[in-house]
Amino acid sequence: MTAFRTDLPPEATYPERHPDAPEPGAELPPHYVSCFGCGPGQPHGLHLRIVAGEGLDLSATFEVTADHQGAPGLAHGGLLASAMDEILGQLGHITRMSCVTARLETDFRRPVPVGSTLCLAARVDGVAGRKLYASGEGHLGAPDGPVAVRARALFVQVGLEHFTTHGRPDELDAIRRDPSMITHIGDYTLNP
Ligand SMILES: CCCCCCCC/C=C\CCCCCCCC(=O)SCCNC(=O)CCNC(=O)[C@H](O)C(C)(C)COP(=O)(O)OP(=O)(O)OC[C@H]1O[C@@H](n2cnc3c(N)ncnc32)[C@H](O)[C@@H]1OP(=O)(O)O
Repeated sequence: MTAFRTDLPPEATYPERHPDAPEPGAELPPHYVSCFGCGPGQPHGLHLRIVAGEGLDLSATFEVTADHQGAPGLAHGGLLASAMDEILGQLGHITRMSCVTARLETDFRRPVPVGSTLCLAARVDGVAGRKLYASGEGHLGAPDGPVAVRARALFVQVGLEHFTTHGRPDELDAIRRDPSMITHIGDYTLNP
């Protein structure tokens, strides 16, 4: 059988829920006001509202609208992958690791009609140094509804310089003028 590059390596550990993680049941603040996945100030975005679970897990609902179509009346697969990327990436809130996606694998199991609600669930599977392994699903209509999309991902923890080095100056300057545009989801202290 093929070994996926998101398979947990033997040295991976299952971390503790970080003491500064959002309380179970709390809605996570958007990590950036203009984020396509969660930003309230992003008119073209998914506007995901993500809620912390009891452990190393998150949930969210995604309302699929006519703006999200690929085929007539059906959600675009890339949009669904974006929704999974967002909720999986926000698991850094629970471990307090500021991460970016290195690899995202997505299985599309059922078509997702416009007008449906996709109930997203995501969890940390393990951490190895800077690498955070995660998986999740999107259920049609209800948290125990049929699985329409399934994803596994590898995130890599990065320091603040990842964003300050690579981000466009206009947006970075706007954040410096108004730091409330972002919520730091980790402390940028890199694990060995
Ligand atoms: C005043 C301003 C303040 C600003 C503050 C901003 C706050 C924002 C806070 C939080 C943001 C959260 C955002 C969530 C949004 C949703 C998530 C996204 O969509 S993120 C966007 C898409 N992703 C990228 O753009 C990554 C692009 N890629 C990279 O930048 C690099 O490739 C990176 C960082 C992923 C790795 O680069 P390396 O140089 O740091 O490290 P190396 O050594 O290459 O990799 C580390 C380990 O990971 C493995 N690895 C890397 N890529 C892999 C892959 N594709 N598959 C498997 N393994 C991989 C490597 O083999 C290595 O493993 P071994 O340590 O040797 O065991």
